[in-house]
Amino acid sequence: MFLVGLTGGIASGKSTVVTVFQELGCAVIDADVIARQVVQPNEPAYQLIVQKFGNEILLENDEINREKLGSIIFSSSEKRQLLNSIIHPRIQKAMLKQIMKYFVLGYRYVILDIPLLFETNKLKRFMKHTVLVYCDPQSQLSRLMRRNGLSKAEAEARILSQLPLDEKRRLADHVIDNSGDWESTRLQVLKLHAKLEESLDFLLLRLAAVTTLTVVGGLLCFFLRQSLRSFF
Ligand SMILES: CC(C)(COP(=O)(O)OP(=O)(O)OC[C@H]1O[C@@H](n2cnc3c(N)ncnc32)[C@H](O)[C@@H]1O)[C@@H](O)C(=O)NCCC(=O)NCCS
Ligand SMILES: Nc1ncnc2c1ncn2[C@@H]1O[C@H](COP(=O)(O)OP(=O)(O)OP(=O)(O)O)[C@@H](O)[C@H]1O
Repeated sequence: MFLVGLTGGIASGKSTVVTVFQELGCAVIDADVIARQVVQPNEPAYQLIVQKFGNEILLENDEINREKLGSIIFSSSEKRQLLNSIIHPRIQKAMLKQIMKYFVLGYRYVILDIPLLFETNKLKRFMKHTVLVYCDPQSQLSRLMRRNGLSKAEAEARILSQLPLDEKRRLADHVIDNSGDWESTRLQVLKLHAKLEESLDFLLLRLAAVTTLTVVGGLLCFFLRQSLRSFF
């Protein structure tokens, strides 16, 4: 099994691409989904966040007000780093558990949807392939404003909190351009899936090599012992 790191910019179309991979039966782990789970009121990260950001970031039902927390962290890099330092280690731990699950289930590859894969730089080394979901800056801005109901300035602040997409483009092994329509994106995903399916699984090859060497070595020892016995 190997890992594929899928990333992009805010609202560049990661979830759209992931949906196609899921329709193809691929295993996907979504860091945004995990980030929501680890801040539920019964989780240790919840207490820490309330302690650091105050009760005013809570909704009436005591859950975290994501809109409010978002407006705080996207206008202050210090606050953003503080939140990241609480949530990211927990996301990584939960991801590792899910990777194990898919390994046991025998999946050929697992896609990790990690928006900040290139920014944090911690997980990149474990990826056999990295995929960037790109879209042109104008589409990214207008899609983000429309989806989240943000002003131009608010949307730009969120985009600027991440590495520019053109820079990420240089770091990625594969690029899916989601600037066009859904169908064009879907076709690119189908092509990439076929490529990944063909890609050699070095972990499996290494296991096969070790098994072969062990068996051949064992047989050699056995025959050597037999011939020494008959000789004496
Ligand atoms: C700030 C929060 C509460 C806003 O929640 P909201 O539901 O509005 O957005 P959602 O979680 O769906 O994230 C949307 C996108 O925002 C971007 N984003 C989220 N957090 C960050 C961050 N810390 N830095 C830069 N971009 C971020 C990503 O592109 C992500 O895909 C939430 O994003 C959060 O808890 N962020 C910190 C955890 C994190 O880093 N998540 C990204 C996964 S690595
Ligand atoms: N090819 C497309 N054409 C038109 N709209 C699109 C296209 N792809 C995605 N969108 C829209 O753009 C918005 C962002 O897409 P999506 O949610 O897939 O991005 P994302 O990268 O997962 O976002 P986030 O960073 O917030 O997790 C959504 O409202 C989606 O419906």
